[in-house]
Amino acid sequence: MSDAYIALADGRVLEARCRAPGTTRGELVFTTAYTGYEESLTDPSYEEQVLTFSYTLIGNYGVRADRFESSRIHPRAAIAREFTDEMATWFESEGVPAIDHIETRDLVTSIREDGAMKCGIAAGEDVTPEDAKAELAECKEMSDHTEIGQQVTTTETTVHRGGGEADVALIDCGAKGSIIDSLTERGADVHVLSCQTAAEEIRELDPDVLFISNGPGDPANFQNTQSLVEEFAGELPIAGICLGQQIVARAFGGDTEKMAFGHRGVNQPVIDLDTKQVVMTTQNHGYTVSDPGDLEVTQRNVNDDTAEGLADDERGIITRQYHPEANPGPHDSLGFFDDVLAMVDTQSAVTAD
Ligand SMILES: NC(=O)CC[C@H](N)C(=O)O
Repeated sequence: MSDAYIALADGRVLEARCRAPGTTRGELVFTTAYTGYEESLTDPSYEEQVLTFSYTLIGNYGVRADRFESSRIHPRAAIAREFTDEMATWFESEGVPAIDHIETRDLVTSIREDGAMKCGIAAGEDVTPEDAKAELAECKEMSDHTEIGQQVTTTETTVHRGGGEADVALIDCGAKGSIIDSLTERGADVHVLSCQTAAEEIRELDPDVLFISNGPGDPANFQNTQSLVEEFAGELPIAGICLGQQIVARAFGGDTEKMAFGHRGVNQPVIDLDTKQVVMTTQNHGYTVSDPGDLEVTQRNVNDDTAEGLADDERGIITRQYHPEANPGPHDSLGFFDDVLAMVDTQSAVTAD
């Protein structure tokens, strides 16, 4: 008898080994990243998902809190061919089920062929395949998690001081900590606000930039944040990362759609259509901008041509689908944050004229 099971939407129930007990459910996705497991597991964008690592051994360089992107693990559960004991202890301390000793190559192939799928997990003493199936039966479609933003956003406004060279209003839809760090390291003060913030609150703050963060789930479920972009378009420079790009595109009359299995990894090649330079990027998304609306597509994914960067120079809009904050890396695209803060200088120059 096994002490862990995963029930898949394709009807199969697979056996595994329990590394941290519990029963749970979520959208089964995979990442090909061979490093950065701490960053991935603490990335709020994985809320309501079950994360499979295609790399075989996870935990080989330990667990260190200074590499975390937020205060907790966000995927509902994690799967690897082998988790180290230190990883098992971490999962258990956070009450997040984890399973290993499973053929992850098979799981990843299924996701590639059938797309990200619902799953149910049961791990621990005395669990049965039926427990995993019962979890699967309760699993919702990602787009039905309509309150997902509220699950991960900040409950109070916090300020991170970087030297006062610019005030960035960061709308926290599930922001990675290294987005804040990337801005404060460049001299900006970052005001982290709830994704439910009212436009008046932003007016009172009088920021130099409106920045929409990454985050989990379907961008269509972030109506309040989208309305902030609509409200401040043309008035303030606006930047966005990942979910932020998707929300900004929707606010400018564009649209988003769900991808089959998404992009999750640390070696996604992106070409800048103007300079023709290709950079390697970290990615974690299951939706993509299918229509950029009034914005220009400035960068594309080399593998599948999806929109990786959007802009409108006139109105001061710049977004990325990938993660320029580069945690765990590569560092090729950190210049994005300089470009965002340069919009502040340009705008002050225009105002001074
Ligand atoms: N990392 C993100 O911001 C992810 C955006 C969105 N939830 C998606 O899956 O596409």
